This record gives sequence, C-alpha cells and structure tokens, in this order.
Amino acid sequence: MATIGLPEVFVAFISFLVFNCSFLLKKSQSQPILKNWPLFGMLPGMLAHIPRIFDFSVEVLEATNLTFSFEGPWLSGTHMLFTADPRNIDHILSLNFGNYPKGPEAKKIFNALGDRILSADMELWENLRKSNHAIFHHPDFLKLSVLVSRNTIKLKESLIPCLDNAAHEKTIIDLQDVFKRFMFDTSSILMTGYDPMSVSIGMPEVLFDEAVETGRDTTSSVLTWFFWLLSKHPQVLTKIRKVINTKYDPTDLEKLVYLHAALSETMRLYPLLPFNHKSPAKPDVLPSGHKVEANSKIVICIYALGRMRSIWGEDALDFKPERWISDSGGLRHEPSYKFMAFNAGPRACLGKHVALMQIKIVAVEIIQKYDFEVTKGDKIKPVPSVILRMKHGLSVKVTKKI
Ligand code: HEM
Repeated sequence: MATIGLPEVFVAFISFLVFNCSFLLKKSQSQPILKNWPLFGMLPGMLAHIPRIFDFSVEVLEATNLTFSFEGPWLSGTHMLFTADPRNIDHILSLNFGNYPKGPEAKKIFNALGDRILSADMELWENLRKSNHAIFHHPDFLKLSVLVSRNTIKLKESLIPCLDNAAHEKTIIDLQDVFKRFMFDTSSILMTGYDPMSVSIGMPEVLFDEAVETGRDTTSSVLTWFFWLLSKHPQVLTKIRKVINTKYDPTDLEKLVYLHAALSETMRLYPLLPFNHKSPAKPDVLPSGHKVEANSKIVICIYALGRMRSIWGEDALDFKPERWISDSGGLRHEPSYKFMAFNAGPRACLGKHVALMQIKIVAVEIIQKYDFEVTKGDKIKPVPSVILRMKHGLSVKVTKKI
C-alpha cells in the first residue's frame, strides 16, 4: 500500500517534548493561536495538544487561513510549514512536483515500514513507480485481484463463519482486528499464493509484527471507520442496504453509487494517511504567498483538509454521503488536491482501484448479512500514527439478519 508523513509531525512534536518543557495556549477572538515564546518558540502551546493532534491541526489551520508556520525552540533550527490549502497542495504535489521530494526524513519513516516506493525519491522512485505501475495494471494482476477480492472461499469460509460464531455466541469482537486479519490473508494470497488463515474462529495468534503497519492496514482501516460511521448514522446504513437489495449486481460494483459516496465521505473525514511530508529541493514561493527554503519541512495536513469549512462548507464536520452525489444522481468528482485520500499528482496511489473493490465487496457482504452494535463508542479515537487507526479498536456485538 501506501503512505505519508504524520510521523514527521509526530516525531517532531515528541522530540520537542523530550528536549523542552512547559506550555500555554493563547486564545484570541475565540480562535486558538500558538504563541511564539522567547526561547521556547511555539513548542509550549503545541505540547498540550499532542494527544489530540489531528483535531488540533484542524483548529489551527482553520484559524490561520489554511497555512501555518511553526517556529520551534530557539537554536533548534525547527521551522515547519503546515498547510491544508488546496492551491499549495496542487502546487507541491502536481504543478511543481519536481521541486518537492519527500526528503531524507521520509526514508527513516517508510524504510521502517519496509515499503521502498513510499520512501524513494527522484530516479529511484521513477524506476520503482514504473515497475509497480506495470504490475498493478497488468491484466493478470487485475484479474487475480478480482478473483481474490471476490474470493467467496475466503469470505464464506473465514470471515462469515467468524461473524456467524460471534453472533451465535453473543461474543464481542473487535472489527478492526477482524478486518486487519482478513486483509492480511487476502493480500498474502494475492502476493504469494499462501493463505496464513489468520481469520478463523477463536482468532489465532498471528505471527505478523503488531508494531509494524504495512499494505494490510490500509483497506482494513477504511472499513473500520466506515462501519463505525454507519453505526452512528443508521439512516445511511438503511439507504445502502436498500440499494444493495434492489440494484446489487456482484459483477458491477460501480452501480453502487451511494455506497461509493459513503466511502468517500468516510475517507474525507478519516483519511488513511492524515499527514504527508515534503521537503523542497530549491527555494520557492507557494500560491498562498509563503516562502519555503530548500530542505525545509512542509507538512500537508490531509486530516484537516477534509474538515475545513472554507473548503467543504459549514457542514464540513458532518458525515453526509449526499455531498458526493451530483444533481443527476451520479458521483460528484472532487479534485485530488481537495480530496486527498489516495494522494494527488504523479505519486497518486497505484492500488486505488483494487482497494476500493476489496472494500466494497467486504462491505456489501457484511451489510447484507449482519447488524452491529458498537459497545464502546465513547472510546473511539484515532491513535497518533502514520496510518489513521482506532486507538482501542472497534468493539461490536454482531446480530445476524434474518
Ligand atoms: C483504501 C486503501 C488505500 C488508500 C486510502 C491508499 C492511499 C494512498 C496514499 C495516500 C498514497 C501516497 C503515499 C505517499 O506518497 O506517501 C498511496 C501510495 C501508494 N499506494 Fe495506496 N492506498 C490504499 C491501498 C493501496 C493498495 C491496496 C495498494 C496495492 C495493491 C496500494 C498501492 C500504493 C502504491 C504502490 C503507492 C506508492 C505510489 C508512489 O509513491 O508512486 N495502495 N496510497
């Protein structure tokens, strides 16, 4: 799969936390502003918000007209530009792409994930992109991924029996864990032909390293946020069910327009990768007027981008799949520099098609057969991490639909 740079933000904030101290938040005209303190820079104000860094990024960028310049402590040399301005994003990721490599910091982050294309820049990236593109667009790969995603054996012999068992035994299960295991198995079958069988009744211990996020956490993360949002918006669930029951053709998932809209809305509010990191090769001036120096740090705040009222309207924080439906009833297109779930420009996600297909197949199967009750709804919050996952998982009671 894919990834970006919340870690950049997170690692930076944590390092500051280690080397410095104290905080304060100055409120001005009821908007939060980080005060630039002598010696400590803006660090003190930032520290208090690390546990809620995603929502804090929304507040700060909304209060600073979408771009915010962070000044670290004196002599730390830390200056970072945070932006959720679609003009800047288009400039950085597409129009002036050549000037904005990920930079050496990304290597530290993505090499740890074992994913070379995500950390590569320049010529190495171009070569990896070409070879990955050839694989992901090869007719045999696409055919195989359809087969594996539609793999009724995997769905019917692993996932469904597990959910049936949970419903029958009235046990509480963690949907995030179930999806992660299911995607781990299907990816493994797709890539190596081997089925690790991590989804089965009793959920056996899995040998993969829990500390490492990879290709397997992408679709599972989106599915988890999606089912949580459905639990909070039963009218959306009912509407999706109605469409599935009347129009569903397993060979043509494209017809499920409302399901697609609900998934887009999920990824707008809970993008898989909440931050992306770039480091300009040469000095530049962004469309917002901000100057950036060579090798400085720019963080594109994807989580905040999806929640800006100036971009999405006053109801930006509401979950409304309808915003993705055009007047003619088709899907409304949004440019990728505004809706960045799959990244934008030459580094856009190569697995988008496969990922969406997998997600829809699993979602339809589950929506048709089960109802869920979230048991610890108050505990739902994202963990500060490269990939936006739920900190405590998604505990649910499953009921079988008759
Ligand atoms: C819902 C699931 C997925 C989402 C939301 C997603 C999103 C993304 C994003 C945001 C990036 C940009 C990462 C960066 O530049 O740091 C990316 C890159 C990428 N994704 Fe995905 N991805 C998903 C699933 C997948 C899957 C299943 C595959 C493979 C089958 C895949 C293959 C790739 C590859 C190869 C790249 C690297 C592109 C490049 O750097 O040129 N993705 N993805």
